Amino acid sequence: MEITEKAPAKINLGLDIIGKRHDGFHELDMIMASVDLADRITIKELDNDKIVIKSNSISVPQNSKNHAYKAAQVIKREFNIKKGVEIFIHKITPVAAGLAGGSSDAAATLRALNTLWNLQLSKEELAELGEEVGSDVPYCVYGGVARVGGRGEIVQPLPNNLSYWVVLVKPEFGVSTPAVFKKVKLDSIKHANIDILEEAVINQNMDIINKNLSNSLEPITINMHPEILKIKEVLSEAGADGVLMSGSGPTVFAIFDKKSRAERAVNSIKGFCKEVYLVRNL
Ligand SMILES: C[C@](O)(CO)[C@H](O)COP(=O)(O)OP(=O)(O)OC[C@H]1O[C@@H](n2ccc(N)nc2=O)[C@H](O)[C@@H]1O
Ligand SMILES: Nc1ncnc2c1ncn2[C@@H]1O[C@H](COP(=O)(O)OP(=O)(O)OP(=O)(O)O)[C@@H](O)[C@H]1O
Repeated sequence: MEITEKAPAKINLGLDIIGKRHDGFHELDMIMASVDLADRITIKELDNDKIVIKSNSISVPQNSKNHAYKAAQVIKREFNIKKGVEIFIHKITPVAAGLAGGSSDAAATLRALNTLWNLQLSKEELAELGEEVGSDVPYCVYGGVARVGGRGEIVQPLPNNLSYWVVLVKPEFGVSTPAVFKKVKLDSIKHANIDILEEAVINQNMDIINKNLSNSLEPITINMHPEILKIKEVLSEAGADGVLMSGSGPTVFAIFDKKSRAERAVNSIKGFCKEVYLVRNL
């Protein structure tokens, strides 16, 4: 049997840092949303007990460091499964981009193995297993729009009735998430208003969402890579309804109500950046 699962990328419509935890992670408060840019994970059972990672991309580790490998390892351990799997990752989402590509691959692997081995685990149970793999994995198990707290393990799905276009601009460099979090200074954080964003999601008010897009990690990553600010400026001038850096960066996303306006912005930004995607929210 062969199972294929989509692994969509996410953007952070809001990311606030509440404080530092005793485990070294940061306590966050976020609004996350899936977009229609997705890797495809295909899983085949093997006769032996091995986990084998294959990919069309040389940018992802094809060994035990892969988030999908770790997800399979957690499930095999927890349910004492002696069978092996080959996991093929058809990579579309850019790597180390702030779009949770690896975490979404892990979540898709959890969903696929739940089906393959007929484990009948709920989303809550899969999300709990995903915590061990990475902070973004529990949200990626759910996808859609959600308010996410803790280090990423508290996921509250929100109504998903919004409809908008997203231009994603990925600069040529990647960003290390730990390196960005290391530079957080708790006394000088620019806080995001997550309550307002949640209310606007519930009321389907895109104007309020666009006006309140905010990410406490953005000034830190911009300080490391000022090119991000330039990309934001070009997208704003091109008529975006809202512009923000996603996660720890460096990808910048711009929101548009109409496809034609988004297409015009894609043309404007192409001179600055080669890697540009026009997608919908999911
Ligand atoms: C920036 C976000 O993408 C927002 O959605 C996530 O918080 C990052 O999630 P992720 O890449 O899955 O993060 P992990 O692989 O769990 O952690 C990478 C590193 O980021 C830092 N980290 C991550 C999450 C968190 N709540 N606090 C942290 O301080 C830690 O230094 C950790 O060692
Ligand atoms: N399946 C995978 N896809 C992409 N990267 C992976 C994968 N597994 C492990 N990695 C490693 O994880 C690191 C981060 O990659 P990823 O694309 O998940 O970053 P990201 O989009 O910034 O994640 P986040 O938004 O969750 O911080 C990379 O350096 C890569 O080597």
